[in-house]
Amino acid sequence: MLSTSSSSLFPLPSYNVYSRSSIFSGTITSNSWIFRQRKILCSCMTSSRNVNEGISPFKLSDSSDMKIINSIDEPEDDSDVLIECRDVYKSFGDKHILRGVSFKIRHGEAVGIIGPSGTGKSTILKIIAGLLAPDKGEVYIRGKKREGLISDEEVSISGLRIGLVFQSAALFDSLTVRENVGFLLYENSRMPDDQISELVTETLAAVGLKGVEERLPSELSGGMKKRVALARSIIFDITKDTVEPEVLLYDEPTAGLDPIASTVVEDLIRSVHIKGEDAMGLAGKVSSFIVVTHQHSTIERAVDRLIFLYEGKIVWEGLTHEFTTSTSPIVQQFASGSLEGPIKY
Ligand SMILES: Nc1ncnc2c1ncn2[C@@H]1O[C@H](COP(=O)(O)OP(=O)(O)OP(=O)(O)O)[C@@H](O)[C@H]1O
Repeated sequence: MLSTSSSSLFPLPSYNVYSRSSIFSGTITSNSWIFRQRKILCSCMTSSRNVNEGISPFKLSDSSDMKIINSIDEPEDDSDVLIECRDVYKSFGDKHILRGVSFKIRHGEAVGIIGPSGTGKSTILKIIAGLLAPDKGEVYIRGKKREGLISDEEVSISGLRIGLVFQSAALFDSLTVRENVGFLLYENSRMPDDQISELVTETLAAVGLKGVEERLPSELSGGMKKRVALARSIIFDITKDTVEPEVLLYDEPTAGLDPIASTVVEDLIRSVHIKGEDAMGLAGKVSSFIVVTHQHSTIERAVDRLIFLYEGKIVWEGLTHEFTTSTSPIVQQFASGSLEGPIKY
């Protein structure tokens, strides 16, 4: 179970640890599974630096067929870095999936990870989340190196809460939508049931779902399940008067959704970010987020900066608007979906 004590490194008298899970991968059939996964959740207090200041995004491989780039012109001040992957490697058997991936996620950032199928995008999210350990290389959470997988100790020391919304909605089959979305509030918060119920209804409305509270997951379409999972990842204990920043990792949140439902989800991802405004007109509480996506609309609408993974390495990084204008062959091929180019299938 997640520790509910405040961070000893960052004593925050008015900041309560929030033991809410947004990690749901695969089909969940028992509550013990979720309790194991809940270790991934933590609380954090972060600086309020504007990450766009000082960053000089760049076009990396515009002059060659496919140049592997491992350096970035970044600000010298790393005090706002929440997550850092440093030279991360991961293999599954003889499949070498990640081959030296390094990047930083700063407070306030909205980052997309793109790249061909099977190139390790979900794997890097799982490594960031602490569900998978890298074979080589390190993950730093607020400057502290993670040892092994996510642990209660990390939660209490780093004070950073990380949540994943996986490709599969992975709802509890036997619970209603209301119980799924409000699961951890019912379990851990001091909010009365009727207040949680009201909040669940509001959060569902924010993702475009009304009147589905009493349905079971089996009675929902795939897209509706995704939105329920998203609602579950963004519901907050509104009785707390302190901001509860966190990093959310979205693995293909709009895959399988129709274009309008995708827009709803993309806007929602923006709205719960600290630079956004939620459905109640309040500033969002998510400090930074990473979206793994194949959808152009999601790239354009939901993120500011892009990391392009190919064959286990970062081959291009830049601002979202640079993606469409890049002359990099690999970017152009990916953006156009052409069969001709450096990406081989
Ligand atoms: N637990 C695992 N055991 C064995 N192989 C794995 C495991 N997890 C991932 N892989 C393999 O690693 C590769 C990368 O998978 P990953 O899901 O990270 O790719 P991806 O870039 O997210 O792909 P997609 O865009 O299709 O979702 C794939 O070949 C996948 O089959």
